[in-house]
Amino acid sequence: MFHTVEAQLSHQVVTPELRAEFRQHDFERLRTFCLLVFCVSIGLWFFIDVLVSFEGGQGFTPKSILFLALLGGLTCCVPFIRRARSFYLLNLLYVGVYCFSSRLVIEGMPEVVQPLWLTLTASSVVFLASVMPQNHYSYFGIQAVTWLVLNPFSDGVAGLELEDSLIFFYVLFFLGMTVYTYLRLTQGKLNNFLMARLLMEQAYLDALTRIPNRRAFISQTTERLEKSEPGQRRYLAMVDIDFFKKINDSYGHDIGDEVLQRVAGNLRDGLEGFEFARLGGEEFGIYLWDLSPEEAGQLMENLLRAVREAPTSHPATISIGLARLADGDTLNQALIKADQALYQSKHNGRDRSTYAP
Ligand SMILES: Nc1nc2c(ncn2[C@@H]2O[C@H](COP(=O)(O)OP(=O)(O)OP(=O)(O)O)[C@@H](O)[C@H]2O)c(=O)[nH]1
Repeated sequence: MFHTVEAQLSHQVVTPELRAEFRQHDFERLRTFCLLVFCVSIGLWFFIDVLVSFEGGQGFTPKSILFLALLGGLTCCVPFIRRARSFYLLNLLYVGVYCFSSRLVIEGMPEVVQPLWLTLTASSVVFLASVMPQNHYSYFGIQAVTWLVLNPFSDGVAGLELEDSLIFFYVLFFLGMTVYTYLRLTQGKLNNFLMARLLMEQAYLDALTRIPNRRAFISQTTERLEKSEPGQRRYLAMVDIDFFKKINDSYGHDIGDEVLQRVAGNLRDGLEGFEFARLGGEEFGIYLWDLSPEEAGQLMENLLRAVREAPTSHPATISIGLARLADGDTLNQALIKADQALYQSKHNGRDRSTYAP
């Protein structure tokens, strides 16, 4: 079964919208981690800056204060950012400022250790960038900015000296490794996201009608019931297709399925913003709130008409039981009440709605 789901995933076309949803989800999930990385990196920079400044006898200069303020200011923006795209820009800006400030600190170190420190800092920055939420543009932008600003060979390569060659091959190796890790990690995270979506869909969507199923309805309405204020007007309706067995018997199960899909479509069109689901067989459930009894009744009448008057060669009608929930009513009590009202609709001739106050 796992292989079937995996095979299904590998054939899924990842549209730009789906990719954007994934990136937004990834950013929201990792926002706290990003904040932590920003704060720790400022701490590290500050520590090394203080060490180098005082060892070098320069003291803490206004430049250090400026960079500290810039880095701190950019970090403070993270909790307020809503869109992943804005974070990518901010991250790129942060990396730029961080690289410049690090370069200045490193230039205060003895010349002989500078290439090593530049390599070390650039490697740490691009490693962290490869595990943070990114799109390809921002990731390769960060790689470019980092290696340009923290280029360990900015003073030129003096012949084929051993130290330069070692650093050069290390940078090459590290660059390849971080790019590879980033691409694999992103693909892995995307696959996980798609898998979670697929499983959610299979668990909460009715396979035939593509509207929520009983499990989704129970979980959503229970949550809404728990959150509802005392005195709030709430209703539960049960909907049942009339003589559905006859439709199946006369036209076959395929047409029966079509009728189910059509009625589900009528629910989707007429009840936008409310909860509805296929509870099983030819039975549907609806949960409404913040409506007067007249408005709820009118919605049910509209639904009855939409099903009755659907332009089709296989007409059908539905019966509805609409129950008003009292404060403290459980979902089960509401379902029983609505079911009794539905029974009244069937008993009184079908194609109608009965209201149980
Ligand atoms: N085509 C199709 N039929 C289904 C599906 N699920 C349940 N049914 C059929 O739905 C029918 C339900 O019939 P009944 O419960 O007897 O009710 P009814 O014929 O609608 O009669 P009333 O409710 O009294 O108007 C049964 O024949 C089931 O086989 C489905 O997914 N597809």
